[in-house]
Amino acid sequence: MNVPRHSQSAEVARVAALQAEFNEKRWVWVPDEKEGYLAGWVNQEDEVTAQVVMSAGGEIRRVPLYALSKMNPPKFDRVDDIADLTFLNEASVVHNLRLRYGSGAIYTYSGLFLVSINPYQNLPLYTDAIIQQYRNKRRDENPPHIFAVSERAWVNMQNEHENQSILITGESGAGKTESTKKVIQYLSAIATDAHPPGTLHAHSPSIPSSGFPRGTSRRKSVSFAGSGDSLTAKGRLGLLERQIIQANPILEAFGNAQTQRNNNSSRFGKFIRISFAPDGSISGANIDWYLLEKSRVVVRSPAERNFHVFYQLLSGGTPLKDSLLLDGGIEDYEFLNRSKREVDGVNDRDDWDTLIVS
Ligand SMILES: Nc1ncnc2c1ncn2[C@@H]1O[C@H](COP(=O)(O)OP(=O)(O)OP(=O)(O)O)[C@@H](O)[C@H]1O
Repeated sequence: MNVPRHSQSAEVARVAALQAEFNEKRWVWVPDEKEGYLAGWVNQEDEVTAQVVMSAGGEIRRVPLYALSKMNPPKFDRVDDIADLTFLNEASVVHNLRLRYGSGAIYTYSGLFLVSINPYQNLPLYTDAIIQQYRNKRRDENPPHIFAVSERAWVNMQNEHENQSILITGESGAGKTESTKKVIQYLSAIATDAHPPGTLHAHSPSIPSSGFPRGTSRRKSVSFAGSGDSLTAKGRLGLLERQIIQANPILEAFGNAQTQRNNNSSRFGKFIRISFAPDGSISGANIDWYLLEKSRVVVRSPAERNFHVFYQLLSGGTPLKDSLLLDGGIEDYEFLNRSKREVDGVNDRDDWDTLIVS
């Protein structure tokens, strides 16, 4: 985006002023129970402690030297890659991530890695236009994004003729499942793009989500294979691309559940493998799943639910419900009625419809 000239000079002046103020003092990060870290400057110090004047409010604190972290100059604020920081300490990393998150930048690089902070709201970051923005671009040509990581994997696969892996990790509710969907969304869109112009037109699918998961302690898998071309002439995603995307509501229905940390928590691990043909189109896909939390079927915390599919079936599953002789509601079944039954923002009936379509 082109920044108007006067804004650029105002920004330069602002940074210069901050820099001048920064140069005057010895700035540090001070650990704080409530805020994590607070900014301050060292007024005096002896061999083991420092007297620090807190930036907000001017309060004076005496802090052990070992607890202080050096602060980076203001020109490093909101830096795209944490690895670029001069002082690479936890406080500076947290400060940078916090500043970026506050301005809607949920993605930040950390060397080869991408750090993603869950925004808990739908941001306009995954549109067709954004996909095109990352297509055929180097990492440093755009702001950090999961699409840049996906693009890199795609390019490496084509250039090096080697399989590529993207490892997505984090605590429950961090956004792993959503990130996985974004990777598939990107690869599906650009793989479709790989067809000759005119045979199809790419649009980015948004990946549906519904019920919940699957799993057993043994590894299980589902595969798709065949030609992805059959629907592309109609300007839609190829069959395989759609199959991969539509597998999600099924996996989530049988394998995900509402927990205290995440309304749609995956209760199993999964390994998704997508195969590409030499022309760049998707030629097959395979999803392995493992370590399903089977005990959830019979016991769970009262504040959590069983796997989504049970509630979906009972809310919207007629006539299957009838043929299974299930004539009651959630309240009539012991495996369901001893814990939470409904989740805010989740419509089990709609999710059942999505599951059946998938
Ligand atoms: N990029 C994002 N944009 C908008 N909302 C998001 C994003 N990432 C995560 N969320 C929100 O956070 C919720 C939890 O994310 P997700 O299910 O991906 O976590 P997870 O790491 O897979 O958790 P678990 O390990 O429990 O399965 C999502 O249901 C969604 O509401």
